[in-house]
Amino acid sequence: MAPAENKKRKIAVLGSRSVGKSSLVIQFIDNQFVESYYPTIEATFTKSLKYKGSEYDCEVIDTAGQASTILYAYLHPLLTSLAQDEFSILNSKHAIGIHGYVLVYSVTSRSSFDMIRIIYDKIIGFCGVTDIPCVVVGSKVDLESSRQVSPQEGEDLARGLNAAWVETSAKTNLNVANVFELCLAEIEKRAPHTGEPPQASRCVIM
Ligand SMILES: Nc1nc2c(ncn2[C@@H]2O[C@H](COP(=O)(O)OP(=O)(O)OP(=O)(O)O)[C@@H](O)[C@H]2O)c(=O)[nH]1
Repeated sequence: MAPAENKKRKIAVLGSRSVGKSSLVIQFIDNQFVESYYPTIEATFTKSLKYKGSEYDCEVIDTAGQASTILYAYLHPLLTSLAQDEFSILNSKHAIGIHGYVLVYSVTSRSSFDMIRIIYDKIIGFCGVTDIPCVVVGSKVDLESSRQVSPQEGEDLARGLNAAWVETSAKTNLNVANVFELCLAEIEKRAPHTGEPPQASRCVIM
């Protein structure tokens, strides 16, 4: 008998510019931290992860955090034209069918924290859903002396969004793999108990 195929889950990482999205993803995929900063255009990576006894192939989409990264339904050309004035647009052929979202702010940046709710509301609104599998991540926790957002604020925000929450450091590799395990947990707890794959959004990252 042929071995069972791993389950495939697609995860998008979003957040403001320079909050450490790429660093988080690179630490997760390659176990390394790069100090220099190169703004991301967009990149997709795959890594297998074991969760509750099953192997998952996770496709992780690292997005660009220009003025703000947003998602919206690709079937809404009107929204596309509105959004073009306001946000940088990045098209992706990879980005259809996202199962879960990692929303990253830096604990050293109040404005990046405020952006989380805005991004979340855009996903909800544009995808026409009321709830999404989501992990809110407070990054750069090694920079404690520059902290602008308390753990309590992060936790409260995530609770309000029905999301998981964790603080990380890509630099010291604190809680990095945990982010993706939590995201799988959020995806799987919403999945139908019929053995069917969880529903993926019909959104495109723009
Ligand atoms: N001290 C510290 N610095 C970090 C950490 N994560 C990222 N950085 C630094 O923050 C800067 C931005 O990191 P990136 O990972 O490129 O940020 P990004 O969110 O992908 O940025 P965009 O591509 O513009 O959206 C880089 O100089 C990183 O080295 C962290 O955990 N701790």
